Amino acid sequence: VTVTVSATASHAIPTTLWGQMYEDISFSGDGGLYAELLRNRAFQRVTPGTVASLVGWQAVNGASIAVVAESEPVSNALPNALRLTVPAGSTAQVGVANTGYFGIKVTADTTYKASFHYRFPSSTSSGSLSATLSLQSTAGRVFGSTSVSLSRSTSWARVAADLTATESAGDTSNLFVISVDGAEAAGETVSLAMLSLFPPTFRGRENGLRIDLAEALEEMGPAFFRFPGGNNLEGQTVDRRWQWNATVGPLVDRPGRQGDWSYINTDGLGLLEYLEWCEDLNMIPIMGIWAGYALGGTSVPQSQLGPYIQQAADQINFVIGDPATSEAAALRARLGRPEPFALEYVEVGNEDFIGSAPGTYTYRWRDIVTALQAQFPDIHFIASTIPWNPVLTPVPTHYDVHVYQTPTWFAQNSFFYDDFQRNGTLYFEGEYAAISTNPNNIFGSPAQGRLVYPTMQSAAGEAAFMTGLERNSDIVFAAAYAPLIGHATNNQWTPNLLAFDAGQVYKSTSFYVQKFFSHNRGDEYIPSTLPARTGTLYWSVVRKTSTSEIIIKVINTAATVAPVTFELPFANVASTGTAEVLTGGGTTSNTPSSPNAIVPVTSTIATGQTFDYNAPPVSVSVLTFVAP
Ligand SMILES: [NH3+][C@H]1C[C@H](O)[C@@H](O)[C@@H]1CO
Repeated sequence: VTVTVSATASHAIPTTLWGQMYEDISFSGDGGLYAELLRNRAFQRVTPGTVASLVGWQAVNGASIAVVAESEPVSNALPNALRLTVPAGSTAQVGVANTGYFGIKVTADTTYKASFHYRFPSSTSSGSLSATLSLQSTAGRVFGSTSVSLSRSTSWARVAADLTATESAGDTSNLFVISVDGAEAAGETVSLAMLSLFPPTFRGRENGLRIDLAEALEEMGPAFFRFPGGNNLEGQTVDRRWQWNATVGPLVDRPGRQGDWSYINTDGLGLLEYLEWCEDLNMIPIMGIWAGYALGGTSVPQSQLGPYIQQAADQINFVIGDPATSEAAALRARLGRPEPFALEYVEVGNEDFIGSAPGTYTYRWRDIVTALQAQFPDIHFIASTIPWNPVLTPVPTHYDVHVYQTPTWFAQNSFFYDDFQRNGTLYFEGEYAAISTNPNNIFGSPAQGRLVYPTMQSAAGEAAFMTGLERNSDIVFAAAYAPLIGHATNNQWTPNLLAFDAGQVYKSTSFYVQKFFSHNRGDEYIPSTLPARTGTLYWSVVRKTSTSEIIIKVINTAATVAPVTFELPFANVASTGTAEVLTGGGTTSNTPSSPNAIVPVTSTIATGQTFDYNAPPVSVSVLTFVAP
């Protein structure tokens, strides 16, 4: 194939083009990106006395433990506590242990921050009781410990201590243990609430993020961050929706909620943490607001939308409002951030093309956007229905389009936006991923063709589709693979861009494709010979003006080498350039047992006004060279 590159750019590429869609799914937040190591740390939303109420916790050396609804709870938001009773006659170290989110990683010379609230509901003895906090293997090997003194007060007290591990654990089957001397505390009962154990966090932020996951997300070079969902914004019922105000302030004041992916969300990773994360990575937020539809199928009647619109206005004011005129902004100031964050995009709901949602989105969109656009004229509101169906007023300026399909579908639909009208509407390809090789059952099980991890074939299909998003980035302003993160085994959705477990992060083939495009976005699109719409070879040409570089992405989805000749109209094309190539067996994935099966390889290639390139079978190549 000969590709003739034109001399002039067709359009500027939006700096927002490649970014991340995030929601707490498959323990991507609690147990994943959010660094809290203790599972069920505050017994939020559990029913006392049930087995589920003790998930993550186990008794040590004969202690009796139970979650109870405290007569005097530690806070209004956290009604439950764990009651630990030391049996009479015990002499060992008696207490309670937490198993973490499917394990706890312990690294030598690392300082962990432990804290918890406690009270002795019926104090019998006076004086204080010494407690030992330790990290140990399930076999009892102690990697680090410290001791704290518990006053026997009947009212709630908080204790915090650093715990340094002096050696690393060989695996992640480890426990965080709180124990007391059985003889000293025989017969006594202590209530424990809002327990927490943090490892070092990304940029050392308090209540922060797990370093290896945060660094992997940073490595991708995202330009935006969509949060808090996705389904997890919506709630199965109206009262289980995500509510911004329940996710800010002291952790003892955050009630948590039953998330939409089967597990309880602590909401320890909340609105302020999301916004600080966006600033840390220089990403623009694309913030979701709840739009009156719960996933169980309930739409708030039009006459009752008022309070939810107000809650959304407060959410936006928490982000950009003036503390002098908005209570929500004044709360932001009290939490240490008087100046506003940057916010340009607000998405109204999520996937309102599902079930009965479109039918009510007509009034939900109208009433929400009419009210909020008047208050926030500089915000772009993004509609989450199928473009133009149903017809909406006010006419949306932005739509969020989602697609989950097969690798072949992505390769053969890279012209999806070429035929869209250029009428000023902009599109957010808010969620896309090749997730199954079975076109007749996209969302089925692995036995039915569902991918557990991205493969080289799925990543190449996505890359082909992304050359189309680049070509059409005059109307596509942002795009994100979804889901972003998922636990390798405890998940509700596969494949994920990043998989992880308590020990490490696994970067997929699709992750490297996202990284390739984000780091090589360029700032203007250079038209060239169009690829065959349903062929197996795709390309896109961009210019990075700051370095006078031409960047050509070449995607070969075929199992045979694809020779390409590029003809450039530029005078001084460098004679050599670099090629970053991701290639491998079509069905090969990076997995926990083969985490680096397919990784990018960089080499030098011959370039020039006319040059040949042989795209390897099933490959994604990024060719970069100077052409001033
Ligand atoms: N069903 C997908 C669509 C929804 O928005 C996400 O929560 C899900 C996983 O990315």
